[in-house]
Amino acid sequence: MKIKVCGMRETENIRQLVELGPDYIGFIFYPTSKRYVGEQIAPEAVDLVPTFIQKVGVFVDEPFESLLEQFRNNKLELVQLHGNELPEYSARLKQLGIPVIKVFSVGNDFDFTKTAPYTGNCDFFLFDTKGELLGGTGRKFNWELLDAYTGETPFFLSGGIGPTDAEIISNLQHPRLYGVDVNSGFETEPALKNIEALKRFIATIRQNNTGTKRSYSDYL
Ligand SMILES: O=C(O)c1ccccc1NCC(=O)[C@H](O)[C@H](O)COP(=O)(O)O
Repeated sequence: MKIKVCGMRETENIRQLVELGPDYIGFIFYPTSKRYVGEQIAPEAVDLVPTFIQKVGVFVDEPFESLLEQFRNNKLELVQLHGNELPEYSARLKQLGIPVIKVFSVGNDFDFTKTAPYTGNCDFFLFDTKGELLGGTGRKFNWELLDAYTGETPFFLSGGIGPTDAEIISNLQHPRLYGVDVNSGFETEPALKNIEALKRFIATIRQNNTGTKRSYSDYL
């Protein structure tokens, strides 16, 4: 089970998170977000992230050329499309060799066949809770709905995941469940994560997923 921690910004907090060895760190490039990292992640923070942790840029309906510029300037490795981007947008990124996570906002009436046009045009889906605005809601959707997802593309589970959810997530059974994405459930304030809570969460997930146990020191 891969772990993505999203909405990071502060250099010292990033340094502490890196020591926990998550698989992905997400940075929000959406100016109206409380977690907006700015056009440029602090260069000293970028340098702290080792190559085994992939940097994900989260964008919402960003003009294509602007996204490319920010992708390159920030040495990002993946792009997360969190808006109403069409499959063609995602396909253009793929053609440039940029891995893509496409987000779907899941409400009780979500039709999982909506994901089909994106198959082959992105690498991962991310199923998040549907809210009034685009972006994190801090709330879970009904995870039983995932039974209706029979596609091939692996997905991240997201939306309102918090410190007490590690056990239940470890026990989820879905052939395409690839990882979890956490954000506001671990924050002490927007863009600042509670490292101790994340440490316990990551340890529990990894203990329950034999073979993926890992710490930063393993790579030094
Ligand atoms: O978190 C934001 O502020 C945000 C704003 C606009 C687009 C995306 C945003 N977050 C992206 C994420 O991947 C979140 O982790 C995801 O939505 C879940 O958030 P939460 O419910 O707070 O765990």
